[in-house]
Amino acid sequence: MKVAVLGAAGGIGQALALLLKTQLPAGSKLSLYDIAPVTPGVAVDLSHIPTDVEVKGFAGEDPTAALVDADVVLMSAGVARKPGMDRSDLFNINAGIVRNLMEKVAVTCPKALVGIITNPVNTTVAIAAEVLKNAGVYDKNRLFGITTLDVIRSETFIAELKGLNVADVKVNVIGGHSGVTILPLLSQVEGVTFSDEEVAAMTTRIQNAGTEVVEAKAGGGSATLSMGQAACRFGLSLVRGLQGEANVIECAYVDGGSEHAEFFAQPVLLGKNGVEKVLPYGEISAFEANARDAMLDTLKGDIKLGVEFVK
Ligand SMILES: NC(=O)C1=CN([C@@H]2O[C@H](COP(=O)(O)OP(=O)(O)OC[C@H]3O[C@@H](n4cnc5c(N)ncnc54)[C@H](O)[C@@H]3O)[C@@H](O)[C@H]2O)C=CC1
Ligand SMILES: O=C([O-])CC(=O)C(=O)O
Repeated sequence: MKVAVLGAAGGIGQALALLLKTQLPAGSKLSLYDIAPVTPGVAVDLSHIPTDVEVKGFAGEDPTAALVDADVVLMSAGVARKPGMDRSDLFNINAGIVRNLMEKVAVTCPKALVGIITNPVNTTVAIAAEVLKNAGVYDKNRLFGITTLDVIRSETFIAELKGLNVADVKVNVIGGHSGVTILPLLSQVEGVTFSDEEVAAMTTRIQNAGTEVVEAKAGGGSATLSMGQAACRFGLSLVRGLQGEANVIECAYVDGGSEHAEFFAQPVLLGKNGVEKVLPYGEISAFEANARDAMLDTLKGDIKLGVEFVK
């Protein structure tokens, strides 16, 4: 199994690479790429950790060498938010970065499962899809926007509020990955009930959690360590699916035939070809149904921006 990380010298990339070096199955290969010249050094550094995962690092303008034979590509290349910015403010720079990298993915490893971390995810995933379509290699089951950070935040905050063991908390987060498009399905969390006030406050906290980190870092970037963990969880789930493990389920932002939008985050069953099955997100409350319907114009606008960028 070969996993490539694009943007590997960045805050997320380095955390993710460390976690993958220590958690990928024995015999795996980890391929690190970034335009930053330090990247081969990051790989040398990691290579001193005694696990059976071979690490190689590549820097420069061309990611091709890192992508050869990749089974999974995790992309965090791009710029991150500073206080006062919205994720959509990253579009101008990150759209071109994602398009250019996806053009290389389309040529070099068109069968790889690709997980996009680079913001704004609602839009960059649409860009990635258009690039793959233009190259004639688009398979909707192999492209994912990684929304796992919204899931792990929800698990953490709910466990804290309700005094639960966080390992027991499972929550679906549907929609997209910015502001009102992030919708945690609190009504489905087993073994707890929330008052209306708690639902409103918890939903807002989860939707604004990225901004919470951006403000706390005070100009030093956005979530990197928690995102490294989230991307590692998601990447390992992709690998487990590829290896034929049963019942590997994650929420992700996919082109899954949703009635709501062309791309929509919901639970998916992962398998040897990526998405094995898009799963229904189940019964939701009236509050959640309203919030879902209210997000759709924003989400569809974000997607359209990506499609039009490539066209
Ligand atoms: N999906 C999600 O839940 C989350 C997404 N993000 C997003 O992830 C992205 C990365 O964030 P950080 O790692 O904190 O940023 P960072 O600035 O620490 O790292 C980004 C890396 O990308 C590299 N890079 C830039 N252009 C490149 C190119 N053309 N090819 C290869 N590498 C390139 C830079 O050299 C840098 O090392 C941002 O867009 C951020 O908004 C951040 C947190 C959560
Ligand atoms: O908020 C940001 O800019 C980074 C991000 O996507 C998150 O932390 O969820």
